[in-house]
Amino acid sequence: MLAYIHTLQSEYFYILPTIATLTYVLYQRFFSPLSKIPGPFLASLTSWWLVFAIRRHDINRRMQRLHQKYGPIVRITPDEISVADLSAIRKIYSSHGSWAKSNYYSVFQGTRKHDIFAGRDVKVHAQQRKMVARAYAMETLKELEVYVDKMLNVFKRKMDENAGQSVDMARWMQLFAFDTIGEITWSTNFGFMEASKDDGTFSTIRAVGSSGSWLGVVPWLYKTHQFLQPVIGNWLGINGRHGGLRDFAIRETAARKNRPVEKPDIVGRMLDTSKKNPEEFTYTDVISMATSNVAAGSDTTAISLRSIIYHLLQNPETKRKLIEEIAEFRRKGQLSNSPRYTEAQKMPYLQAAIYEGMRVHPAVGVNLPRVVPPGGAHLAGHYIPSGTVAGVNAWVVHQNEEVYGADAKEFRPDRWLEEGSGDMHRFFFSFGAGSRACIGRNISLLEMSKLIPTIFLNYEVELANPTEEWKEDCSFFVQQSNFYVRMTPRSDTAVDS
Ligand code: HEM
Repeated sequence: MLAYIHTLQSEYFYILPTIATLTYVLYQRFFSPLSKIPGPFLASLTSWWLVFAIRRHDINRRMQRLHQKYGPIVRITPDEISVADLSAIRKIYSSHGSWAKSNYYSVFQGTRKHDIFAGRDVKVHAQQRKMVARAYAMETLKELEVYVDKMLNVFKRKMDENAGQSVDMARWMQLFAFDTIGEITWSTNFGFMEASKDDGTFSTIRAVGSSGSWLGVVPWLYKTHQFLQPVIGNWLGINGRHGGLRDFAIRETAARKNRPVEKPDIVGRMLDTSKKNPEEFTYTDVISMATSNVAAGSDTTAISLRSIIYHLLQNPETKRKLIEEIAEFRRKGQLSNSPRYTEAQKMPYLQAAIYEGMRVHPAVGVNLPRVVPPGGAHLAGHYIPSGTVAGVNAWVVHQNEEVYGADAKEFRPDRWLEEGSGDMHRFFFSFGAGSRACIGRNISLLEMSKLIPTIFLNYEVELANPTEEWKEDCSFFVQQSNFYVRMTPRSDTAVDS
């Protein structure tokens, strides 16, 4: 009898889990509300498929391949879809913002009460964003230009020192972007360009992005880790967000309180807001906002600058057109030696090259996930129940041939100058879209619109290794490396094309 019970027990040991697994697989494949959405088989069964895909550091390219294979809507976890359908994109990222950010962002927020980038409460976010909006508005930019000029001078001095030599442009764009965002935020910089190197901040931010990019898919793992951390110690790069950068923000914000500045910088404006609304926008919120500025506004700008310069150099005809435009504006006296933003905004080819550089290589390589609101939604011909996560990837949208033409894969700034470019702007996704679109967009356009003509006006620029391609690494941001140039100062900055 005992032996019979033992046999029965050991059979159940196998049978029950097998039945449970089969039931789960059958449910996900045939009965789940998302069962009709195509996608990789494993992705429909487990979120770990997406975790491992992201950990390969090429999710931007993989998403492009997935949509090519499966169409405008792809199931990428048992309860998450990736969307490339144009009308669905507008629905998900509407300006009234009823589609909240998903739990993916919780790992970036950690325990901070307010985080403008990662906060998921729609109302709290709207209130916080209103508080800081003025500091990023278009009319504020003219006050910030002086800070960009200061950093452009340092950049030029450093490039003159390296004249004719092979320069690591990937690295220099990062040094420039960090120092400039420091100036814009606190009217002081990190001193990275002066030192020609960073202090470890770059790799910390990269580790935060790299770890957060996959951990956000399984936020319960992050919570478990945080609970066990006192015993097991820290195993996650994401926890680096509390490190050096925030310490810098705390130190510089305190110093900034007593330091008069030439022009109002971002922290100065936020300290004023905090003084007027101490309950809604606390001193800690000022520090969080300043930290977010650096984390969200430096690598993104560096990546975009690299893309613009690299593609101009890879496509000599586009470089020639830009230099011709610069020369023409110089001849007409419409472009200063240190280009003004108002002048650069009037240069159509320059602006087209900036948008095209950002289109072919968006800085963010992961989907921007949102939660389907109560009542569900119809997306790309499918009913998607409330609570499902839906996201769009800029790398996918920007390849849409309906919007960007049959040559969408190519770098061709002229497309932005042709008639009917309205949809191209409407679906331009490098800055995200809707109520959570990038608040620093104008600031980055200010920086890029000044740096690009400064470079091509003052230097003859060429790729140091023209036969080599750069390398891409998607760790939330899609960083480039192996991008070296030779810059030779021009004797005549009237520019002969
Ligand atoms: C070319 C440069 C930039 C790119 C490509 C970029 C890209 C983005 C994207 C895609 C988002 C939306 C993220 C999402 O929906 O999850 C975003 C949000 C944000 N960006 Fe940028 N960004 C850039 C520059 C900047 C700069 C210079 C700053 C600060 C000065 C900044 C600050 C922010 C902040 C605070 C948010 C969160 C906004 C919110 O949720 O209300 N960004 N950015």
